[in-house]
Amino acid sequence: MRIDVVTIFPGYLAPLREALLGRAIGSGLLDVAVHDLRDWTHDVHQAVDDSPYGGGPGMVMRPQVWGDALDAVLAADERPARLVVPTPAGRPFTQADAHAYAAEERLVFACGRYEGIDQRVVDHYADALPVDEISIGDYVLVGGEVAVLVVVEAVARLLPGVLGNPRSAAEDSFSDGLLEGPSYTRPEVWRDRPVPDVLRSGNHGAIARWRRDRALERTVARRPDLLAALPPDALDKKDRAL
Ligand SMILES: COc1cc(COC(=O)c2cn[nH]c2)cc(-c2cccnc2)c1
Repeated sequence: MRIDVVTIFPGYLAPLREALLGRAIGSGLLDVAVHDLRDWTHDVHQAVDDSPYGGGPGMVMRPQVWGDALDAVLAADERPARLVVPTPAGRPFTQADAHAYAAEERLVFACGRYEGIDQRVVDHYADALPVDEISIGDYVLVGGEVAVLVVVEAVARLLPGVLGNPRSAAEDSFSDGLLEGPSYTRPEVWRDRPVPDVLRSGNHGAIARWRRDRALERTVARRPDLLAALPPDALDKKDRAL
């Protein structure tokens, strides 16, 4: 998979080259190119923003600069691409989106700053390729770069060969629509707190039941919205008895 990121702060994307993702890039599983939006400005001030039509606070990113940058980046590789624009006004990014993106040949991320990017940029490219305006959460960041780090990590860990243990991606939180329950490791007792006996019983049926019950309890307590979104047959009689 090829990933391109266009940003006025390329340095913000340096963490992509660390650790797990760094190894994925090194092993050729992932190809990441970061581009400085200012490379496509032509004025001495390298202006990427301007005042908003209709007035209002802040600045808006100029369409010409984004158009020149995205035309050049898209033309650099013939693989079909999906353009992803992180924004507070986007559709919520979910684990299902991470799986869908992991199947893409190429992702191009546009990092907005200021109050955002002139809407005509998204409208223009949506005529030529899939364009997703996505949100990683209901809060406002200063720029899209941090959101790109989040999305790229969520996607890259799903790529075959990136995670040491592929099973863990399959048993992710959300993989069965529920939150993951609690996990424990040695020592058996830590600051007078023991590991739940069932986990040391060797009774795999009881352990699976206990884990499912804890996942259901946690989902009910923290994310009732996920329960409501489950398909009707997702919960069996024992689940409902909980
Ligand atoms: C592309 O347009 C953007 C992008 C961003 C950065 O992304 C996020 O903040 C985000 C992404 N998921 N959740 C939050 C921020 C603004 C923005 C800033 C100030 C006022 N209004 C809008 C605009």
